[in-house]
Amino acid sequence: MIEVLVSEKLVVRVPCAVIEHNGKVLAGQRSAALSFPLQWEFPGGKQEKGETDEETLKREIIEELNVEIEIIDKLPETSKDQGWREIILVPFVCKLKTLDITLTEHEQIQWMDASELPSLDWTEADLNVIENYYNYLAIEK
Ligand SMILES: Nc1nc2c([nH]c(=O)n2[C@@H]2O[C@H](COP(=O)(O)OP(=O)(O)OP(=O)(O)O)[C@@H](O)[C@H]2O)c(=O)[nH]1
Repeated sequence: MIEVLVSEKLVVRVPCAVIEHNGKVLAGQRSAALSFPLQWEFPGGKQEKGETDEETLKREIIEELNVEIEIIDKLPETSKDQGWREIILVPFVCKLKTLDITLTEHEQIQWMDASELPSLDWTEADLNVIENYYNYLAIEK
């Protein structure tokens, strides 16, 4: 028997935005053509070389929603082992600086009460993000 130690794993850092507006939170449904099709997520995406988390997030939100955001707070990072890679979700609570959203990637978005968020089919890592967001709201109040 040949034993091989495989220790290398791709680690992908994914800043994402919990966008608050008029008392609601934005949820985005992933495109049918992407990985995890039609599941719900907080918009954002993979960090590129040399970027800070905040730079990645602002770039991704302009790319995906065509709006500028203001970053308000950071929520705890959450990691998800996807087998061949590990996703580190880096969520930020954000507000909109500009209002006219144009979708370039998502199937649809929904503005939801925070309490309604769990009713959607989220990617697994996001369930932790939602829980951490609830803790954040409890501390804020
Ligand atoms: N933006 C975002 N990505 C998330 C969330 N939760 C989660 O597991 N992810 C995963 O993090 C990765 C972010 O990649 P991306 O949005 O930049 O691009 P992508 O779907 O084309 O990536 P992929 O094809 O490599 O999976 C995806 O695999 C996505 O499924 C989330 O809340 N927001």
